[in-house]
Amino acid sequence: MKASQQVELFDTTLRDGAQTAGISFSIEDKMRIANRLADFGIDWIEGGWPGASPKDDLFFEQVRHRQWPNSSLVAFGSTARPGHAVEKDRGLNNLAESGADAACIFGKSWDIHVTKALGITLDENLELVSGSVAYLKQNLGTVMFDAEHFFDGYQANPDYALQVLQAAANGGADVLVLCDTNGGSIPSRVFDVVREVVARFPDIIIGIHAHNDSELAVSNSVAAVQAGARQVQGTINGIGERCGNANLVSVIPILKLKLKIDCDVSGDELKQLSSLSSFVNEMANRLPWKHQPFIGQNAFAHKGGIHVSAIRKQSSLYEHVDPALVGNEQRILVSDQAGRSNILSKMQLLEPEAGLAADDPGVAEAVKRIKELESAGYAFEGADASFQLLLRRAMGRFKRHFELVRFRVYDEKRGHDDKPEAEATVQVRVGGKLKHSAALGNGPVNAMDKALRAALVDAYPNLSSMQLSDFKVRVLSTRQATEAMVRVLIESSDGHRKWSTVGVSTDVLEATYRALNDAIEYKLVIDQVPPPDELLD
Ligand SMILES: CC(=O)SCCNC(=O)CCNC(=O)[C@H](O)C(C)(C)COP(=O)(O)OP(=O)(O)OC[C@H]1O[C@@H](n2cnc3c(N)ncnc32)[C@H](O)[C@@H]1OP(=O)(O)O
Ligand SMILES: CC(=O)C(=O)O
Repeated sequence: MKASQQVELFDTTLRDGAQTAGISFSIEDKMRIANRLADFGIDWIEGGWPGASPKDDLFFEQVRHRQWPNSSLVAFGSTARPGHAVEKDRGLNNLAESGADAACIFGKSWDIHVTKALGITLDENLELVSGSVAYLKQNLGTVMFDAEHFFDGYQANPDYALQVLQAAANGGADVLVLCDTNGGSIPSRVFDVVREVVARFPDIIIGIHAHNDSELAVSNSVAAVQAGARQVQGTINGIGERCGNANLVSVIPILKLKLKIDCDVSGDELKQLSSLSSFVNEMANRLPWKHQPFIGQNAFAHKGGIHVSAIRKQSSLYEHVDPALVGNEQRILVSDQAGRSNILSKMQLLEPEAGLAADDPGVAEAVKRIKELESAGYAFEGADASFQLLLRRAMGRFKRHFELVRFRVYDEKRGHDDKPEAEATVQVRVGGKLKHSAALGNGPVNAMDKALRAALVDAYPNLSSMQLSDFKVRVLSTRQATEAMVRVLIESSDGHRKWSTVGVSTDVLEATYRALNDAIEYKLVIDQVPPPDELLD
């Protein structure tokens, strides 16, 4: 630990995180995550348990070539197997030979675990702990001791739990890590126990390793630091055995931004927090948690009109930290919870040149229209392009580029194994001229999309670059059971931009048409294609 540093960060994403149900990192994933953690400024990176699996052995082999100026590699393992002389214990020797900069071994500190799980006497366990730490200290250098189940052990038999820490200290442990292995402790208790341990071992770094079974792992870690702990163990996104570990993505900004505790992550590195979290989610093949504190997509998303009105005056009125400090950003949502402030903020973001004022009658009209449409099943949160068109309509700044005369869609399937075929015909009027087209598609939506754009492409050649890139249908429950509403969300692209539109109807094809209509109108608006004179909306 550097002299100026108050708390060191120990990441166990690659060890305890790899114990998460449903997560299996490849060696390449582990290498990439380890390098990302080192770039981020994590002090200790626990890579796995050498000797426990061929994957971890290969990882430790490959990571020998690391170039991490500010991070150290830790090999995890246990105290020696009972009955083995420590120097002959394969597990300890695997750690000593792993090429890691430090070892972190767990040992029993709850008396019942000693007698039941290990089947040895309490004194034999003390010898196992001190002997194992001392052997690694001689053969590797830095040794941390994870006192497994420390808080439960301290509750059951405080004298013995402390004797175990003393045995590790006698063996030369550099860090004594108090583990809330079952995740059942609460912050006030953690604070009190850590304070007592810190007072008893003033010359050794005390660490905390908290599990999240009571949804308190972050709080317990913070309480431990407030009581004097100087190492926090955790994982990126809180992955880990059962309900996971303390989430470093929350712990780090709490330490830095709220407690103003120095840890080896700079302000610039902290701005990478959101991207680090996404990266680990990608490697773990997990969907991001949109509401994740600090870095989630919704962590600084404001929906209520009252909130948006206030943050327009000062962001901190509804934001506990500046989102930019953790690499996140403020979002303003538009929905039936919106007021004029939401509309203004969103419009200023999307069309800064529009120069709207709060008292513009178009803004009040847009709020009214949004509330009506959202109660009819529309959702504008994920459909910025439809939202922009709605605003333009409300403010009398929209002219249609085309008018639908009719569409017809057939879907035919002949026999169980036959591939269905869809055909759409579309008639539109553009500037007084009728245009007619037909198209086949791999489904009715595809056929309608192709036919509509084919009918318009002569008048508007820029539509040829446009494609439908995503299509989602959601059935909405309505009060009239016989009349299920359908919401269609479409994402379109023209190679360098993407935009989303929404349509709602009791008929899926009509809802699709509405979303497609907005998608095409939006493309013509952003390309600044003038509409024909005689079509006004
Ligand atoms: C709290 C934690 O998260 S600890 C880390 C948990 N992580 C893992 O277990 C993941 C990796 N583990 C593994 O790959 C395997 O369990 C191995 C390779 C380590 C061991 O595998 P095996 O030899 O087949 O043993 P198995 O897993 O069945 O049982 C664990 C053994 O370790 C013993 N053990 C448990 N804790 C300790 C300890 N602190 N010190 C020494 N031995 C211990 C157990 O008593 C048991 O021994 P026994 O079979 O004689 O009763
Ligand atoms: C060591 C560890 O992972 C625990 O006690 O939870």
